Parts: sequence; C-alpha cells; structure tokens
Amino acid sequence: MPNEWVGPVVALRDLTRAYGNGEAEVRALVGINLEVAAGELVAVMGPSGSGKTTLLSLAGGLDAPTSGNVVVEGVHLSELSRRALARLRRTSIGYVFQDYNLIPALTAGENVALPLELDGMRAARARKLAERALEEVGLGGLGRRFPEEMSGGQRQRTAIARALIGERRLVLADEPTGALDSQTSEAVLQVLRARCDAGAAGILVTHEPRYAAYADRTVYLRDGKVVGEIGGAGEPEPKAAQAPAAAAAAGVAHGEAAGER
Ligand SMILES: Nc1ncnc2c1ncn2[C@@H]1O[C@H](COP(=O)(O)OP(=O)(O)OP(=O)(O)O)[C@@H](O)[C@H]1O
Repeated sequence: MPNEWVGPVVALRDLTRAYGNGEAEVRALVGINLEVAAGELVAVMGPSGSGKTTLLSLAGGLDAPTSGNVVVEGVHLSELSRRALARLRRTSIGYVFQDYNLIPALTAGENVALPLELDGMRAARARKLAERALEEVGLGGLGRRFPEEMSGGQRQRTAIARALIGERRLVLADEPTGALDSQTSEAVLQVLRARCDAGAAGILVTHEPRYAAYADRTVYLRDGKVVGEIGGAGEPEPKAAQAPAAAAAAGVAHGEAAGER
C-alpha cells in the first residue's frame, strides 16, 4: 500500500476517557500522550484497571475519548463520519484481542479473508492472501480447518493472521498470548515484531515483562496515567527521560502502590 505519511502512525493527544457521571465517574484514562511511529512496537503495562484496554480501544477507534484526540496517520478520528471510521478500522488497523472472535461457521482461511472481502476484494484473491497470512503465522495448509478443529494456539494465530492481513499500518494487541503456552506465545510475539519491523506501528498490552522485551519501548500506566516509560531513543514525551521511570515501572509492573496520585 503506497503511503506518503511520514509522521507517527498513531498519536494520542491529551486523551481522557471517563465512564459514568458525578460520584460514580470513573476516569479510565487521564491526559494520555503517546506517539507510535512506523516500525515501532510499544508495550503498555500496568496493574488491572489502569486503563490499558481503554487505551487500545481508543487508539483503534473502537471507542471515543471524553476529551483529547486520536490521530491516525494525520487523520483526527473524531472528524471522520461513522462510515469513514469503519472503513479506516477495516483497512488500516489490525486488532488482536483476548477473545479470538473467530466466526465458528467459517474456516480459518475464511475468517482471515473476511476483512478483505468486507472491503470489497474478490473472494479468490482474498483467500489467496489469507493463505499467505496463515503461512506467516506458521499455519500454512490449515486454512480449511474450522476453529473448533484447531488448538487454542492455532486459533489465536488465526486471529493474528486476520489482524495482519492487508498491510495494516497499525496493529493493536491486547494480551495476545492469553492462555497460550510459552513456545506459542514467543511465536506470536515474533510475528508481531516482524510486522513492526516491516513498517507497521504496534501497541502491545501485556502483563509479562518477557513479552514487553519484544517492544522498543514500554509505557507504564497507573490510575489512567502514564507513570513511567523505559526504552527507546528520542522519546516523544519529556516524561520518558525521567530517571525514576524504571523504579516507578517496577512498582507498577508488580501492581504495588507507589504512593503517587
Ligand atoms: N464500560 C465501562 N464502564 C465503566 N467503567 C469502565 C468501563 N470500561 C472500563 N471501565 C473502568 O475503567 C478503568 C480502566 O479499565 P481497563 O479495562 O482499561 O483497564 P485494564 O488496565 O485494561 O485492566 P485489565 O488489566 O484488568 O484488563 C477500570 O477502572 C474499569 O473498571
């Protein structure tokens, strides 16, 4: 896909997401700033409830912020019509979420080809690309199997193939290794890493430091705020350069209260 855009693939600008009102208000994210460039994989870590899934949903246009902006390749998502946003989600963004969301009545190949077919590509061509995407995740030749005929790991890799098909420039993964064994998890991470090396921008939510190690940078969230960032050069945020980041990160990674509000 020809692409002239040279800025960050995704930029989150002063993003806030609140649920509910008044006393019952929960601020899931508060003033988040994050940029992810082409070729970059950013891990997001933090304790349960810190806002990681909310961040991914906003970055992928599945949810809208209460305030702030999500900018994908220079396009402000809030300015898109519903239709244009749906199209952008289908063509430019790949999602790998905790539940695989494969359609049981479709084969692995059909599941993977679905986003392309929905976007108007002819079935034969879409299936061919799906076979290639399945090969990329180590499932060459399994395109005719139905999800129930596959192991959990194979299903997850099918979901990854579906997320990667069609040259998506932004790949969002929420605990993509879920309940997978460590060998399959490493394979999944390698596929994600390779796709970023090939020019996609990736955001990976994980609780596992060894999977975050595949990322170029790790951002730590607590109570909906970025409280630390490690790794990477020329970080876009001044916060990233702060020395205590690693210490804060260690506390956050283990879910300890570090006393900061
Ligand atoms: N639809 C919703 N309605 C109300 N509150 C919500 C909703 N979705 C999330 N929240 C709240 O927002 C906060 C952040 O949730 P989020 O799911 O983003 O956290 P998380 O870091 O992904 O957690 P986990 O690691 O457990 O998946 C939590 O306090 C959560 O209870």
